[in-house]
Amino acid sequence: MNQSKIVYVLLDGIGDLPHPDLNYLTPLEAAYTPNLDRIARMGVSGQVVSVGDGIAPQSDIAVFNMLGYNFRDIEYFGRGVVECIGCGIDFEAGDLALRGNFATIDPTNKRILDRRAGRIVTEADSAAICDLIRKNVKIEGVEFSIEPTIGHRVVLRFRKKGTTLGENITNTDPAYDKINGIGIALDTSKGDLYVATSEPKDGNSQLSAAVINQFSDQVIEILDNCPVNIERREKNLLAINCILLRDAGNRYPQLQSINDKYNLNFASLVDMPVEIGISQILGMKSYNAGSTDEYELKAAELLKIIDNHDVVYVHIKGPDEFGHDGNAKGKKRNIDEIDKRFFRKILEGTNTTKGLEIYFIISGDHSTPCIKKTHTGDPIPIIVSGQGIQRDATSRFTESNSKRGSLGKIYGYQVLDTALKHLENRKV
Ligand SMILES: O=C(O)[C@H](O)COP(=O)(O)O
Repeated sequence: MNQSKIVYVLLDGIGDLPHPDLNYLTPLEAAYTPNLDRIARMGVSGQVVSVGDGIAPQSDIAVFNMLGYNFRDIEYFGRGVVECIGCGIDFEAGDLALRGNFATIDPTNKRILDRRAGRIVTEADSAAICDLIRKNVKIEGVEFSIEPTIGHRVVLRFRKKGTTLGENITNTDPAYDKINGIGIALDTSKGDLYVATSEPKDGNSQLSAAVINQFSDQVIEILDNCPVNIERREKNLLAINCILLRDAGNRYPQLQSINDKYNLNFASLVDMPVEIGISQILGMKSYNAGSTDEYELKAAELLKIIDNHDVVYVHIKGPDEFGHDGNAKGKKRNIDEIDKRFFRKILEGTNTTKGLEIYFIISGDHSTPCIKKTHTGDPIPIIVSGQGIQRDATSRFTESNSKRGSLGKIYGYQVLDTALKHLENRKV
């Protein structure tokens, strides 16, 4: 395709279920989305199951699938590795990389009070906490790197000279499990959660589990009454006195580049460390425009970079966090904002006088229903839209519309091939 350009937008956690706070509409159905509706009317829709039926995936494995990589023939290398690469910690095969959460616990019994320390984690706090950990945590024969990323998120890399640290260990974070390397969200709505003890799942991972447990216990010891937490308690903020760990990995990803896979020139417009890691692993040039909710900046950057690429993959984080927090009205309002401050800007900016034909693929990586406060395997709506696309009766980008769309139900790894076929068959 010469002049046609594809804008591929994944709205993180966009899928949802009817919610009493929205008169039993989903946030997408309740939102005011004139621009998304306009895009929807110019194309076809359907439902996507990003990883597999009944699988509640984390964003990393979901996005790899939505970009066409489904890991049926290799065991997935784990989110920890992706985030480690994304935030620039040096990682070599045999190291052990994990994703972490700055969290709040009752240190007397390790009961988790908040998995994200109330989502109030300033850069100053996370930097000071990491400095304290670097200076005080000691694990014999093992060195580690720790980097705070965005908000409550943090990345760890452990290294023991001359030793491969086994990756088959369980998480200390009870909200996610790891099955065949894939991070799966668990239902955490019932009962109290406690910091789990990491267990080895094979003979090569005993040392890794021991290292993770030592690290976790020392962090709790060091942090509970540290200056940052004394100050946070004075401000009635939740303490950051634990790091929940998950998604261990020890292999450096070797995947075909996305440009070679599709014979197209891809770029990404992302800001989350996991998305930066995905871009690097797939050889996608990544651009960053502002923080997670600076939608106008993202739109302006997209309009700038679209000239130099065939496909721009855009990740927008917003909706997922409202889903995790069970805030249906907030998620609805966030979708209103994304429509008005991102999609409207794109539509205004991509007029035909520029000689560009813009095609949209719009979907999400997984559902994060507000009523569940976690990822689920519920299908996500998808629209493929643009000039000449054979339209169906789709009039909105919603879960209910998508059930009637002509795309039917497809899986994440089929999305780009399906969309490219529709674009090739378009009538222009
Ligand atoms: O926001 C993220 O990093 C993940 O999508 C959700 O992770 P969390 O449940 O640990 O916040």
